[in-house]
Amino acid sequence: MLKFAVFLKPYKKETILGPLFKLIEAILELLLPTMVALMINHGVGKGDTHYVWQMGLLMLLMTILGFGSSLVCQFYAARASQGFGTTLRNTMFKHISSFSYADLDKFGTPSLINRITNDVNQLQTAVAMLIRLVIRAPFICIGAIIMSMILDFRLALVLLAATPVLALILYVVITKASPLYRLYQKKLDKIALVLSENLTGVRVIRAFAKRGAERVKFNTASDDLTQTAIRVGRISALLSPATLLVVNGAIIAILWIGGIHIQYGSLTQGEIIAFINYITQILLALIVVTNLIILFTKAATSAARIQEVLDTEASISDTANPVSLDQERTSKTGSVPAISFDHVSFGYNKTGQLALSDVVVDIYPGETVGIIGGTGSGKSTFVNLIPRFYDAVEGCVQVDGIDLRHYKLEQLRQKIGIVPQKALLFTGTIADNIRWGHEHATDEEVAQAAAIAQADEFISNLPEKFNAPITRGGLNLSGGQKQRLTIARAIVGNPEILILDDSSSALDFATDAALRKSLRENSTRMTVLLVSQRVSSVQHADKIIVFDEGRIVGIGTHDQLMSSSEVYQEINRSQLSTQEVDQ
Ligand SMILES: Nc1ncnc2c1ncn2[C@@H]1O[C@H](COP(=O)(O)OP(=O)(O)OP(=O)(O)O)[C@@H](O)[C@H]1O
Repeated sequence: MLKFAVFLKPYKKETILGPLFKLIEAILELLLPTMVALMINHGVGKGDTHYVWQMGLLMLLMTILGFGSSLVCQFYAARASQGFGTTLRNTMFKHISSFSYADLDKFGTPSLINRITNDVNQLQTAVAMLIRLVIRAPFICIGAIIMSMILDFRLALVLLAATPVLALILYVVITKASPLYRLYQKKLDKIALVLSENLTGVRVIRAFAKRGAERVKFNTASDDLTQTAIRVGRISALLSPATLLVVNGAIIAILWIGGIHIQYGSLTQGEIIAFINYITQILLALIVVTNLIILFTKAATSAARIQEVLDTEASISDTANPVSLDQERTSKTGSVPAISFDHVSFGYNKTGQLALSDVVVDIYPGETVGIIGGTGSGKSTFVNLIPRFYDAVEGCVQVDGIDLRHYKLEQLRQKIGIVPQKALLFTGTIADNIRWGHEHATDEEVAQAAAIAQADEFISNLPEKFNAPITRGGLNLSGGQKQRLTIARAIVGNPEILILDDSSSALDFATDAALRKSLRENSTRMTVLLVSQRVSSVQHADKIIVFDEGRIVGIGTHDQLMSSSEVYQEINRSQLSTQEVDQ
C-alpha cells in the first residue's frame, strides 16, 4: 500500500497537519481523567467549590479546543482523501486507456469498472481514516496506559497483561478474513458482469423471454456474494466482542485490585475513577483500532487489485524509434503493397487454438479487397491486426512496406479508417460523431462523408439535420442509420486504408449496393477492405480473400473463385439467390 503514498504528495500539508490536529485533541482528551481525579480529590473531597469551578471551566475550554482541532483534522482528511482518490482514478483511467484489446480482455470490463470505482473508494476511505485515526487511536491507547502507570504502576500491569491476548485475537481474525475479502471482491466483479450483460442485452433478453432465467442467474450471483459477505462479517464481528470481553475482564480485575488498595489507603477514590476513565478510553480506542484493522485489510485487497492494473504494461505500445515521415514516404514508392501479411499466425489465448494460421497475402494501394468466410473463420481477426489492435504471434504484418511495430501507434492509426462490426456512437450531435474521424473537418467535408456513406437522406429528414442529437450509444437511431454514420466517421478523414468489418449487415441490398458504388467512385486512392458474409457485397471487389478456420483458402476475383474455390462456391450456393448476386 505504501506505493500509493505518491498519490498523496500534492496533499503533504493536509497529511501532516491533519494527524497533528487530531493529536492535539487526543492529548487534551488524555488529560481530562487526571483533571477529574484532581477535581474529586482537591475540590469535591475538600469542599473547595472555587477549585471545582476553576477545573470545570478549564475542562470545558479544553473540550472546545479539542472539538475545534478535530474539525480542522476532518477538513484536511476530506481534502487529502478526495484528492488522492481523484488522482488515483485519473491515473488508472489513463493507464487503462493505453491497454491493448488483449489487455482489456484479460481483466474484463466489469472488473476494470469495479477496480476504478469500488476499489479506489476503499483506498480513499482508508486514507481519510489514516489521517483521522491512525495516530490518534494508538496514541490514546499508549497514552492512557502511561497515564495509568503514573497513577498506579501495579494496576497498570493488569492492562499490559491483556495486550498479548488482544494481539492474538487480532492476528487470528486478520489471517482468516483477508482471503475472504479477496473472494468478496471477485464475487463483486461477477455481479458487475451479470449486471452489465443484462443491462446492455436487455432487448435480446426480453425478445427471447429469458427474463426469468437471467433473474435466477443474477440471484445466484447475488446470493453467492451475500454468503461470502456473511462469512466475512461473521469473522470481523468477532473482533469487537472479543476485544470488549478482554478489556472488560481487565476492568473487573482492576476494580477488584483497586478496591483492596483503597481499603489499605494506597489509592484515592479520585484516582480509581480516573483509572476507569483511562480504561474506557483505551477500550474505545481499541475498538477503533480493530475497525481500522478491518478497514485496512479490505483496503490492502483493493490496493493489490489496483496495483495489478497499474503494473500491467500495455502489451502494444509505441516503439522507441518509430519510422520518420520521410522513411514512410520513401517506402511507399514503387510496387510496395499497402498491406502485407507475411506468414502471420495469431491466437487470442497463448495456449489455445489459433484464430489465424500462416496467413500470407499482399494488398496493393487503391485495391478494393473483399474478405469473406463463414462465422468464426477469422475475418475480423485478420483486419484487427492491421491497426495493431492485436499483435501477431508469428510472422509480420506490414503497412506500406514497414513492419507495424515500427510505427508510432497514432501515426499508423491515422492512416486507417475502421468501421467496426458493432456500430457504436457517442453522445453529441451527428456532426460531432462524424468529426471523430477528423477533428477539423469542415461542414462540407462532413456532409460529403455522410453522402458517400448514404446517410445524407435520413439526416436531411431530421429537423436539426447534422445538429440532431445522438443519445447514449446511438439508441435513438436504427441499426442501419448507425452503421451509415460509423462509415461516414471512418471516411471523413480520407484515410489511406478503409476497413469495413461487416458494416453493411444492417443495410438493405439497394443501400448496400449504392454504398459500394459511391465508395468505388470516391475512394479511388483508398485501399478498401470489405469484410462481409454476403457474396453480393464483395463480388465486385478487385480481389476476394476467402477464409476458412483461420486459413486463407482462396484469393482471386469472383469469377476466378467461382471456378477454383470450393469454399467460395459453397458460400455462394448456400446464401444467395441469383438476383442478389447480380445486383
Ligand atoms: N476477443 C476474443 N477472445 C477470444 N477468442 C476470440 C475473440 N474474438 C474472436 N475470437 C475467436 O477467434 C475466432 C475467429 O473470430 P473472428 O471474429 O475473427 O471471426 P469472423 O470470421 O470475423 O466471424 P464473424 O463473421 O462471425 O464475425 C473464433 O473462433 C472466435 O471464437
